[in-house]
Amino acid sequence: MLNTAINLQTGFGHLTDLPCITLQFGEASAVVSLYGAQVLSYQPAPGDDILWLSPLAQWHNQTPIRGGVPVCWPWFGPVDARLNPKQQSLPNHGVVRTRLWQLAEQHITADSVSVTLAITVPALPYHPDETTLQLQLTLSDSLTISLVCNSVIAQQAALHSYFSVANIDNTRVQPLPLQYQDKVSGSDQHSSKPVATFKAEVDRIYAKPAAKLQLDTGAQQLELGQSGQDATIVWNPWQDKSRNTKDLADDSYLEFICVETARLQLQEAAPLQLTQQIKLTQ
Ligand SMILES: O=P(O)(O)OC[C@H]1O[C@H](O)[C@H](O)[C@@H](O)[C@@H]1O
Repeated sequence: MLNTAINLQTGFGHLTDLPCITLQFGEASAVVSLYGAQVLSYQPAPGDDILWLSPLAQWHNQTPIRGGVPVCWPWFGPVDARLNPKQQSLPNHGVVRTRLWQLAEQHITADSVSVTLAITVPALPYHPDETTLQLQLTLSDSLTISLVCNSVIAQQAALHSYFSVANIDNTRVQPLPLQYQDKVSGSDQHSSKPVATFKAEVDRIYAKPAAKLQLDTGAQQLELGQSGQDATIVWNPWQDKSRNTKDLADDSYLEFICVETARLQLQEAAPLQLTQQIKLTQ
């Protein structure tokens, strides 16, 4: 018999009062915080975590948790003017990273353990009606994270995963499109190889990325499946930004990269189904 379980748990790591849910499927485990519906841990087997959580992460006073898989919604990065008709001062990456979500469903089957977290947002700056958003988490021989919103509204979203890396010098993500929007220089760039490596600050938006990416962490090989996306963002803050970011330690940039599955288009009001699947292959 496989050991399977879903449990409520108070606290994860140094965030000792954070309400969380733990999932167990055989050797594999995952932890998701109700604050932000943020996955904080994924261990295919007991040992090293696939996901990275900052040692300085906090969650009180409307602070988004630095690490795991933040949910960015309904905008990515600074709010787009189309979503902010009253030109308010609004937080980076939307409004659900700093709210409490509810456990809506849980299932244990022979093949997987899954939970659905949900949140109803009473109104958005550009949309007066309430909107419900769900995060579906399925643990099996991989971890699948899906963000679902059935409302036909303009919405951006990202699953902003922070992956632990063993050696940043040997870390690579591929295959990526050759063209990308470089947020560091503020220009469009062209690479000769379909690979991202990390020797300085990296903050890139790749449009129309492949449905499967390989992440080599210097010690492990991960396969990242994505669907519903029109962009992948690859981010590492490097040394200066690590030093200057309150909830990163000086050397945090050596320990993680973000590979984010996103939908950024705002041309068309449409429902959302955005998925990232994380699988350890070696
Ligand atoms: O500090 P945060 O609001 O969590 O954003 C962290 C990072 O998220 C994304 O990767 C963006 O592309 C970066 O420009 C941003 O710095």
